[in-house]
Amino acid sequence: MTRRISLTQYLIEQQREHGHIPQELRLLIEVVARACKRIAISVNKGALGEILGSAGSENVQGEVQKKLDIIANEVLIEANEWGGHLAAMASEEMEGIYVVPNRYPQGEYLLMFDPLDGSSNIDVNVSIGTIFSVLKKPEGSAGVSESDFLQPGSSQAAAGYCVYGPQTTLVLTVGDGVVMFTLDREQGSFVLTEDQVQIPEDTKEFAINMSNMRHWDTPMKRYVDECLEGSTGVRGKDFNMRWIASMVADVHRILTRGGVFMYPWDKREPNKAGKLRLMYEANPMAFLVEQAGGAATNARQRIMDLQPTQLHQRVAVVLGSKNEVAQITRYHLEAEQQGA
Ligand SMILES: O=P(O)(O)OC[C@H]1O[C@](O)(COP(=O)(O)O)[C@@H](O)[C@@H]1O
Ligand SMILES: [Mg+2]
Ligand SMILES: [Mg+2]
Repeated sequence: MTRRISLTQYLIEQQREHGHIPQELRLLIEVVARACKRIAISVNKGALGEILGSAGSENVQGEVQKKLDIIANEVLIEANEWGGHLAAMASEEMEGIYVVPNRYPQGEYLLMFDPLDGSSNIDVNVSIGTIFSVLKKPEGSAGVSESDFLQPGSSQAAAGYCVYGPQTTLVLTVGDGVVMFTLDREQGSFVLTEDQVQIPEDTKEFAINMSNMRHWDTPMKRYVDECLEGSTGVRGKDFNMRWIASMVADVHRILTRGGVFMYPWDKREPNKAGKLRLMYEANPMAFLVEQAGGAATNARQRIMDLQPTQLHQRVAVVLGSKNEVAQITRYHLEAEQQGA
């Protein structure tokens, strides 16, 4: 039975008893959690809060911004800029990095976020979320620049997400397993509800946007075809499929009951590695999934080993139950060896 302690209590205990959460990092996580609570309040207001619909602008990647994309981005910046734990922030919704103004105390950490993941689900009242990743500013670098952010996912000090669904749940790793906190609205605090998140190694559930099937590469199509063949095919078992179109909600399901999530490279834009963003979607989710005993690759290599070259870099993503991820990755590597 998980002890019902608050996020603050949990972090203080971790800091005192295990010493692996520095004070600065603990406070930074608490600020992010407070921002998520504010975003949850806006999300819940729906049409009453005038937060639905498009903002009439585009972000740096040419995607139409929803009002809530902008609200969530502002909430995260405002909450974090005066906290004293950060040197700079980067977001899916901002072209360049946001350096903490020097009228505020400066810290050693770098925060990256997808303020609102699953934007297409906002107006239809389906789960959405906030994803975040924390890096330490490289030692000895004076000031802060975009290149300080270009560290592989294996350097993350912490990562997590908050899913705004039937419940608001904050999921966190600081590199020592994965924990989940549910927002208690009466108390206004995140309460620990799961402290040993584990993804089963095998699964019968896959998640992919099937409408893109004709654009996939051969190994991807092979894997999904074999799942669809069910118990009479080579896999010898029937598979179920889910696709929420909010990565945060799909990953939450996988952390809860297993499964495999795929957003592969496809032929429509061959020069684009994938749809999802490495720094504030793939890396934090890969960290969480690995910490829960799962695996995450770009169909060839471990995601957290990739050396980023750009802040808004895209990547193909295959993550979840270890054995399925290994199989999909193997299909891609074999095809490559055979020159397909
Ligand atoms: O509509 P599609 O192509 O299936 O895309 C769904 C994917 O796009 C995303 O919504 C991208 O996130 P944003 O809403 O932050 O742009 C992922 O969460 C999700 O997995
Ligand atoms: Mg997203
Ligand atoms: Mg987003």
